[in-house]
Amino acid sequence: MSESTDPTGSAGPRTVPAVKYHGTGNDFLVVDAADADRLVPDRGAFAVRHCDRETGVEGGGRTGADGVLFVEVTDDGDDAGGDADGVADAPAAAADRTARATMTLVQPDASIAEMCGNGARCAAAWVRERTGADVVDLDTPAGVRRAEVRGGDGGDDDGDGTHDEVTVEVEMGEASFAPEDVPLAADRDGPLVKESVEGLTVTAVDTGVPHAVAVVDDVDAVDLEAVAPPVRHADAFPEGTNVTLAERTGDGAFAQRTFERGVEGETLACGTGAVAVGAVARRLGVTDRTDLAVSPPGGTLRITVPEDAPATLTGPAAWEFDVDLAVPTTERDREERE
Ligand SMILES: N[C@H](CCC[C@H](N)C(=O)O)C(=O)O
Repeated sequence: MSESTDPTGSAGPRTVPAVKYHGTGNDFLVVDAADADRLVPDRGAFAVRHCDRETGVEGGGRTGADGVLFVEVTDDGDDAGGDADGVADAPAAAADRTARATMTLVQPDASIAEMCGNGARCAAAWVRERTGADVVDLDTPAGVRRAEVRGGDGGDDDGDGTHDEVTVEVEMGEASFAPEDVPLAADRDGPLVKESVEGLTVTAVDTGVPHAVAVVDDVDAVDLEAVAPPVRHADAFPEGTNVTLAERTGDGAFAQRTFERGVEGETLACGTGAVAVGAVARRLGVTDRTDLAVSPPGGTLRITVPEDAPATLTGPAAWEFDVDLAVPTTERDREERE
């Protein structure tokens, strides 16, 4: 990347390539973490700037984004190539390959979330486009999450400038109600189940990130932007919490709305929240099914919440556009360049 040629010494404009994706309306910028290591010294400032819903990245459906996913392929899953005997192996078929990548979500308020279900689908679609591998192990701060990408051609093979929407199933780990996992306040003994917190009756669960889930009669009758913030900041949740509403709409079907920590507002979908809906609905006896359709405002997600086994989340990941994004000049940035 060229250095600034500005004689005043201020940083010249630098850009970094990004790809905008969404999963049922939960939208993310994906940036190669290796590019970011070289070009984006302050990832928080970058997310704050480009996620803004009024002044952030433009193009596709909505201005801004629900976060930036920094993703780096650490293993493309293709062992073919320079063997010791100097004879290259035949390339492995895509379906037989498992790639590995790191994924870190930096949110619109610059915080880092340990896990993101819809983001994991978008990250896996991005990795598949680069490696051809249909199975992707994602290293997240919450642990390794395996994703399987189905459908699509893995790129813009028909040259029409768009990429096929794919379906991605993500292994989401086991939901936990344990106070130390959510986490709940240190002086708390047992799980928080069906208790009033700031006027909302919630059950607290960890699905990679914390969710306080309220099962209600009608998700649309709740003024979420008013009700959620006191719960999100309640003392019961020392690291804060996402606040999720669930309504049973049929046999094995739920409506969902989530107010997200880090976005500090409602999102069109939340994958960890969909799993939280299933885990809480089972715990409270609202359903005895382990496979559910959970519908946030942005679409429908399939989840499974089996007893004593990892949950899964299945839904679409849709490419929106490629874009080069300006790297904001921050104090830290300037110091590093001096
Ligand atoms: N939208 C994400 C969750 C982001 C989590 C984040 N908002 C937090 O816990 O701080 C999802 O699909 O799971």
